[in-house]
Amino acid sequence: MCGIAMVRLLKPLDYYQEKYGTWQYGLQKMYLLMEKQHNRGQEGAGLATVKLDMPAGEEYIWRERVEGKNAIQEIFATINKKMSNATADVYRNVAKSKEELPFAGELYLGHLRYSTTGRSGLSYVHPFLRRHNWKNRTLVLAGNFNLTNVDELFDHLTLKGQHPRDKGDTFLMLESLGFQLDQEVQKEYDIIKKRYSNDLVITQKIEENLDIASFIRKSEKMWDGGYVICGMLGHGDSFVFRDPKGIRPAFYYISDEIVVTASERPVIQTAMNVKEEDIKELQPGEAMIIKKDGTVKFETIRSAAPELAKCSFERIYFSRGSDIDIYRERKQLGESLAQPILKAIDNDIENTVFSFIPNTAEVAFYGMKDGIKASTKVPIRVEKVLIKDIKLRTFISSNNERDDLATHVYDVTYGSIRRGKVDNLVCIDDSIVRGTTLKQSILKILNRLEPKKIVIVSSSPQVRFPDYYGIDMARMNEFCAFRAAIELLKESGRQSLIDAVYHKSKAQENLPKEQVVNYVTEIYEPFTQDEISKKIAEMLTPGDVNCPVELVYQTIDGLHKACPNHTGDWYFSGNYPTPGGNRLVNKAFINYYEGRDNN
Ligand SMILES: O=P(O)(O)OC[C@H]1O[C@H](OP(=O)(O)OP(=O)(O)O)[C@H](O)[C@@H]1O
Ligand SMILES: NC(=O)CC[C@H](N)C(=O)O
Repeated sequence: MCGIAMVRLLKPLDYYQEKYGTWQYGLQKMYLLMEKQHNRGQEGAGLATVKLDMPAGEEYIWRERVEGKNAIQEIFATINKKMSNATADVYRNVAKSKEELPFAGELYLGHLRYSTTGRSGLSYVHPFLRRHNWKNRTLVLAGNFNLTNVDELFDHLTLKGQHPRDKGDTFLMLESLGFQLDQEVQKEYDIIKKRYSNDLVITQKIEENLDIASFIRKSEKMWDGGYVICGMLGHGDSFVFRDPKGIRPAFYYISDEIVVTASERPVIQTAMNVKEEDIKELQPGEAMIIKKDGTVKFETIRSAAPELAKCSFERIYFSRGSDIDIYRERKQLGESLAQPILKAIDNDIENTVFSFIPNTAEVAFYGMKDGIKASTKVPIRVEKVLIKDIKLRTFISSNNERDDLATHVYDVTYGSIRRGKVDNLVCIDDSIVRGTTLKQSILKILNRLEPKKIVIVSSSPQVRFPDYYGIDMARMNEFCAFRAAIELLKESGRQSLIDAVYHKSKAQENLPKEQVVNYVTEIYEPFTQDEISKKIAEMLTPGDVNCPVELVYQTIDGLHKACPNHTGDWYFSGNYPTPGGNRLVNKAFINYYEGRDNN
């Protein structure tokens, strides 16, 4: 679930100097677009610029990449430092600035990285760059994506005689697109050469005629996964395209002076100060192509799938809740849980305090409050019980650091409830995935307040399956819902069901991905959602917590009612949007069963 941001300035830099007082207009917008998508990835960030029409001998692509959670600041500090060395004379003169200063370009591509491949290191930070001595074969790439068939893609490229230097998915994506780009340029060259003899004219004609959609289409055929990929070519064409199921999100804004693309709508709204209706969603399977001359066109790369699978986790957690629709949806998620919550507290409103686990769950909390008020028609007690001290998303930080972080991230407001087991405490969270946050931190510190009962509400359903399309959660054993179902099966003497699922999974291990069935769903089938919730609560309650703990989860039906346009729910239902997901979950279960989950 990385964040992407792309800006194309449609006018010469002088225009922005005159109108906005600075030729750095595009760069400043990029800073905002990236900073406001900080939530989407803290492992690293990168920014690249293409300067149009630079004379031969001059650099035309600049790139800065930094690892770590302060990456955005560091990138812009470095750029500013380089700029500040310029003399006032250069700085005031747009032409000279473009000639001499880095990042004085018309095309910008930025990226916030959250690894889905588990690989870290600067070489994995986007944008990736494939240099070539022809500008039209030079490719800069960044994406919010995960492919489920990296092995297939790797084999495909190596069988063609290529030598990908890494199995990381962005490397393969770059090689895959780069290879087809070369072919496309060659095709144009062969046609144009018949009509022109001057090589400079031929190059210019290639760049004018280059069919971006065609080379994307040819490489895209090989990909199974969720993706939004942005690219810039050295001569100045750029593109962004989205997977045919619409799994990953992309939005754009076009005016007569700028084209802006980002992963989240309100980010563009704020950065550009425009209304939500001015921003459009890139359609599934569609590419937006911006030619060097500034013409913008849309082409279907692959027809949108009849059954879209736009990721519902974007709505619940990944994206910021400031989007007009997401805000409403999150509220609805909370509101719809009023009845099961009232049941969990035995309708004892008078002795219950309602609160939330910061930060993403805050909006669902407002909805929950409305729902409870509407049902009970009496005032309810609401307090800020939990505080998040470290502004970091534990859920998306890497596994190793995670446990330690989870322990120290939260704190409580003392006195927010009455001591001595008088009050129930209801706290809503957006999701419970591994359960680490609850077990290692939340439940222990809430217990310090001496509640009568703790009810933890999850505004999303039980996360039962690995994602594979946006986040790096590949091991079955990581999911507390899975551990609970396995425990229930074992306790009730149904180990044979686990064995049977293993044998069925094993039997289809080498089948083509299109034929693989997700048998892991059978692990959950014998139990109701409530039975699994009870088991999770039991397993996550630390021994020193001395009050009852209950978990209330959203249902899949409730999720679809709240987020009707984002029906992708594979992590809750096991209904993977592409065949690659079934193959990977099959493999994940085999790994679990064979004891390789902890490797
Ligand atoms: O069950 P777990 O595997 O521990 O993960 C789930 C927790 O992680 C997320 O919070 P995060 O720290 O990302 O913060 P945010 O809600 O503030 O973005 C989420 O909101 C849950 O609280
Ligand atoms: N979350 C993402 O979109 C990550 C992109 C890519 N799969 C990577 O690991 O770098």
